[in-house]
Amino acid sequence: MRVEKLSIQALRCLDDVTVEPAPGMNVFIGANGAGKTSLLEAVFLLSHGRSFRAGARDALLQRGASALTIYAELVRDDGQRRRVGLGREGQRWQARLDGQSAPISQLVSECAVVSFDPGSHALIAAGAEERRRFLDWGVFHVEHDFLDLWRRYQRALKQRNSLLRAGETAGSLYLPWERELDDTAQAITVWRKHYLDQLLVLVTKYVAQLVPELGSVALRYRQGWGDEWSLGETLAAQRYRDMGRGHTTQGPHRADWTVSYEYAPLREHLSRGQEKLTAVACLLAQAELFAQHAGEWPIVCIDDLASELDQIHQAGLVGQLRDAHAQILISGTDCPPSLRSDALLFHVEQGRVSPLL
Ligand SMILES: Nc1ncnc2c1ncn2[C@@H]1O[C@H](COP(=O)(O)OP(=O)(O)OP(=O)(O)O)[C@@H](O)[C@H]1O
Repeated sequence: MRVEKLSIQALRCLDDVTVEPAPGMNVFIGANGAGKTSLLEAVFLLSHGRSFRAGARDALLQRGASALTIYAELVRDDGQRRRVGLGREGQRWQARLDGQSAPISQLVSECAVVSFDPGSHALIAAGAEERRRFLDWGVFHVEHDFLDLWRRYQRALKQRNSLLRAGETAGSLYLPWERELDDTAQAITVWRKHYLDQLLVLVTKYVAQLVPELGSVALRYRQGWGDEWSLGETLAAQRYRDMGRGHTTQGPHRADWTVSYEYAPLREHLSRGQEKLTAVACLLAQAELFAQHAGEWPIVCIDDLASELDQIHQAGLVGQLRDAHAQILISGTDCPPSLRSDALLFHVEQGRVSPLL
């Protein structure tokens, strides 16, 4: 999958930009604050409906502008074309697919982007939410019924939380929602575990190349409630406690997964660089697993490559992606030496982007 044309209006400092990236390697070079990250952020927004940067969605809209739009022409490896767009006017976000309004989830299913950026080590170092998002993005692209199941779970969760907040004590009011939570939680857990099993095969391959000093790797899933009872039984037993907290404290919305190594069993054993390389291994594994199912690689964005990895690991990562024939969008203040021969270079300056000939 690749972006053939990308147009952006009023996203941060990008006032009105159109870029036609090459099918392979593309490098966006510019000074700090020029708008390089914002360009990759636009591509990521199309594929996730949110930014990879922390912070308010409001900050995406250019100061003083009333609307922002991102539009891309995507080409699949089999030649199929899709026109995808995402816009915000006032407080409303709207997605478009081939000229028609579409739910954002449909946009996300059409446009697959994997991103490595300065925040990516959060996948290893930060809280469970980041890891659940990563996991669910992967499952969503592999198991097409996952979104419906997840929505059913969320709907039942919302109902149970309303009862808890209202201080309802009648068990009969909770039962239908707890049954629904139990049913959907089991299926969500099976799919997530199955996805992690498949991911592990590829993570093992990439960590052997990127951090061989850490030995073998394991991925452990924690389902979000104890193993000895079903979720339905757990929730029934927890009602009074949950009422005190005002929300449901157990279930797959509290799940987590962790990476541990033979010679670094705890996350605290990893250096910052090893956290980043572990995140790279997970992201590459996710991209390759996507390719195994979809028959093509996702678009890969790498923000600020040079400041994230040393030159040996940069060359290793770029080599892997080059072999995969993925479309790659890289940003940096300079072009890494390993890319000088075959990348299409763009210059980004004060929110303007032009090809470097
Ligand atoms: N809502 C906004 N409206 C206008 N400008 C904004 C807005 N949000 C951020 N900016 C500006 O947009 C510019 C682009 O930032 P961006 O992070 O894309 O730059 P960059 O080239 O990746 O920089 P660095 O190399 O420092 O990471 C910055 O100068 C920032 O101050």
